[in-house]
Amino acid sequence: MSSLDESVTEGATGQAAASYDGLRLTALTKRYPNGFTAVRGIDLDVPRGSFFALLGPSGCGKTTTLRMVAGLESPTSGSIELAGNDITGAKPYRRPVNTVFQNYALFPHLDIFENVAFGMRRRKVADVDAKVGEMLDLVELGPQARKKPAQLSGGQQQRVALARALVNQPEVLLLDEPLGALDLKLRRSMQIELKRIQTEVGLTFVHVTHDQEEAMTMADTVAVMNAGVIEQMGSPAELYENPRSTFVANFLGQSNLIGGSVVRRDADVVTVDMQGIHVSVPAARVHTDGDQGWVGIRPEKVLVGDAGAELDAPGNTIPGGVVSDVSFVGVSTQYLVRMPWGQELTVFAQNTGRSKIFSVGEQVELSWRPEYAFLLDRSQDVNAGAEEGA
Ligand SMILES: Nc1ncnc2c1ncn2[C@@H]1O[C@H](COP(=O)(O)OP(=O)(O)OP(=O)(O)O)[C@@H](O)[C@H]1O
Repeated sequence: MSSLDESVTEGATGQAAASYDGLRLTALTKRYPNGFTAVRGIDLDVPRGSFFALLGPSGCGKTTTLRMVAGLESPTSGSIELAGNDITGAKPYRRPVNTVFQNYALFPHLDIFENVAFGMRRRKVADVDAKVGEMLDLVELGPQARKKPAQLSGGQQQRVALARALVNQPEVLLLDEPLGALDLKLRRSMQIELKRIQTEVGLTFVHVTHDQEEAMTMADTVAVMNAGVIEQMGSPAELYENPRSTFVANFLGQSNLIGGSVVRRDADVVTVDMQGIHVSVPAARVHTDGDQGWVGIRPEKVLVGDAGAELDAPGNTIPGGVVSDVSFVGVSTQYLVRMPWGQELTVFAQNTGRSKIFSVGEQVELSWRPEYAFLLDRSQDVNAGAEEGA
């Protein structure tokens, strides 16, 4: 805790009053000397003890944000507060923050045990051996303690880096694409492992990634970042089910976005004329005040049936489709269906073995429950985030 106290003196104001016990970024901005603004006034509250993911495409400003929190980059304006202390101007080593990078940077000549002990030995901390032993048990590397880094797999080396960071008991652990160098299978198992470790130690983890599946698997809260701003923040389910922008709708999973105009607004439902068909959207999922919008529906929420089948009344029924592509991908069949207005919609049908599989050229109708639809601002780019998220 002493490092935290020092950081208060270091920080300009140290406003401990009305404090927030997590990590708080206020109007945080970074403009690089070449004039490029990488982070544009972001406000972010990361609850203490949460597993928080900062998710966005390459170049959106995630690493810059993380480096400002770590003290490796100084903000152009705005503030960083941690557990009630202003650390905006604190030196990196005075912040109760540790970072795990993609390249774990272990000391090759030291064994695993000494790699984890290194910082504590230098600071002459008491009980180093017990603390290191405890950490190696946590990351399940106790039996490997006397091996050199080169004798371990990539995933094991990453766990050593994690143990080395956690042994300092930081207030916040920053993870910058820590699994980026691992192959897919190892990544998946490390994601589950990291989540277990975070639950066990109960520290705040801030994980930076461009991989939406990784963010959604691990984090309890995800902030989606795009071009230096936070587009939306929430639980993975909230972001997925109720995206507020075309970028989030396309970057997290896939969405069908269909142009329409609002014809009626009731207290809890909005009616939209979508290419001549009236569809309902719950008011809580309407994210535009304008008359024009994009009706959004996720591909797995759309049912496909024979023309005239009245699939799921009183759903939103969209007749007149023609199957233009069929891909069998094991768990589901993925259709492209060309609609009368020329647009192709994507439909994912679970392979339950109980529903008909359609062929290219067949006439179909589509249907979805109104509660699954959302409505976005028509002025937004309908393809925003689609390339990066794919
Ligand atoms: N020192 C610098 N000077 C000028 N521009 C920079 C500097 N560092 C980064 N940038 C630019 O700022 C933007 C954000 O970079 P940042 O590394 O924060 O993005 P990121 O979201 O972490 O991306 P990635 O996942 O590729 O690391 C990029 O366009 C990058 O080119």
